[in-house]
Amino acid sequence: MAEKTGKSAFDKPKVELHVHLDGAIRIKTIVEVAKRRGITLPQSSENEMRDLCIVHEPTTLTEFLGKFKNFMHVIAGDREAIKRIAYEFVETKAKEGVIYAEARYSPQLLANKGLDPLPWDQKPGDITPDDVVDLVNQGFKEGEKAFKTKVRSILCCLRHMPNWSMDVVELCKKYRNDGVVAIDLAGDESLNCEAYPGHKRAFEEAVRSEVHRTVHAGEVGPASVVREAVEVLKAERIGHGYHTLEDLTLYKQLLQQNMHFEMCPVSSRLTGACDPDFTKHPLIKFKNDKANYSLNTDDPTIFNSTLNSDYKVAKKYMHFTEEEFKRLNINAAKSCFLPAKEKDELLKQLYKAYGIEQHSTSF
Ligand SMILES: O=c1[nH]cnc2c1ncn2[C@H]1C[C@H](O)[C@@H](CO)O1
Repeated sequence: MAEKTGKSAFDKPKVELHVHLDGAIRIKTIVEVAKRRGITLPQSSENEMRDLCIVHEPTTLTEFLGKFKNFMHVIAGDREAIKRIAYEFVETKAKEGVIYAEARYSPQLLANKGLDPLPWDQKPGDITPDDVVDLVNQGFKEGEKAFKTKVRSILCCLRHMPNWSMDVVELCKKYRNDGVVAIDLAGDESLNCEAYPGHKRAFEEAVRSEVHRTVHAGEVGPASVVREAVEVLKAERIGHGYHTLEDLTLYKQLLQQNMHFEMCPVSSRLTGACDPDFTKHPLIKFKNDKANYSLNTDDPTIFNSTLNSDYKVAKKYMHFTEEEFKRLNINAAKSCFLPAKEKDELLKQLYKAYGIEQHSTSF
């Protein structure tokens, strides 16, 4: 497990682009909400629940995704809980020194109305996926006021639920000026690597409506999934993308295109996406090639990590320097899905905090 406490590897403002809201819920919150709602948990104490939810040793993506079953039913279908996890997310990110984050989630997985079947064996209620987006927005807005960290949402389609994808893109369109900045395709790449017609249609609609796009690809799947994400789904960023390196022609093409890769080193070890030996991690090549990438936690609850864990790993095992941490955060800001004016403001904040002349050629 990555170290959770101790000195910060990069004690300056940061930008995080790949973190799942539902993979970042506090265990304490899960236990408290379960108690309030009268839901029996598989483990009753906070420590036992934490132990159950954490991936301790490298496993598979499928096993890892199974962890969500332990707690999602507690938060889903509860207005107060949905708002609370969003608010607490902002607090956590602010403490980690993040000044801007893009948090992703599936609105359907937190809803209890308008879906057949309902996720997590819930009883029907009155919270639609649309209500979920509204509640998360409220939590993020209140969090921003309290903690001064800006958070925007990316709405996830899920590989195994192609029938939800058109609704996801419609929500992205509805909330484009209210908290939502992009669409994603998440879920188990190892089950099926083809863009189902439902996902393809949703991403075509995203292109048509100028909704920004990122896709989980090449995390555990082969480089062909990355190619498909770029060529078929028109992804502007790649979630993970480690296995792009198995197709050097594609890799070089994406370097030339300045494609942004959302890298999650701690996650990649525990999901079995990469060799558990960090000194052999694909990220080292991306760094040496001066690629465009960010460092991210992915699912900090399940990996028992913080953003600092990922920075520490990069520093300790991959020889990341302060210069590189600055460069990758500036790249994250340049590749974020904020409107141009807000992106410029974010970049200005970073340049100022890093003591960089705004037009310095090395950044
Ligand atoms: O690392 C991941 N790869 C693919 N899918 C993921 C990963 N982490 C979380 N997810 C899934 C499970 C969540 O419920 C969903 C939406 O956040 O996205």
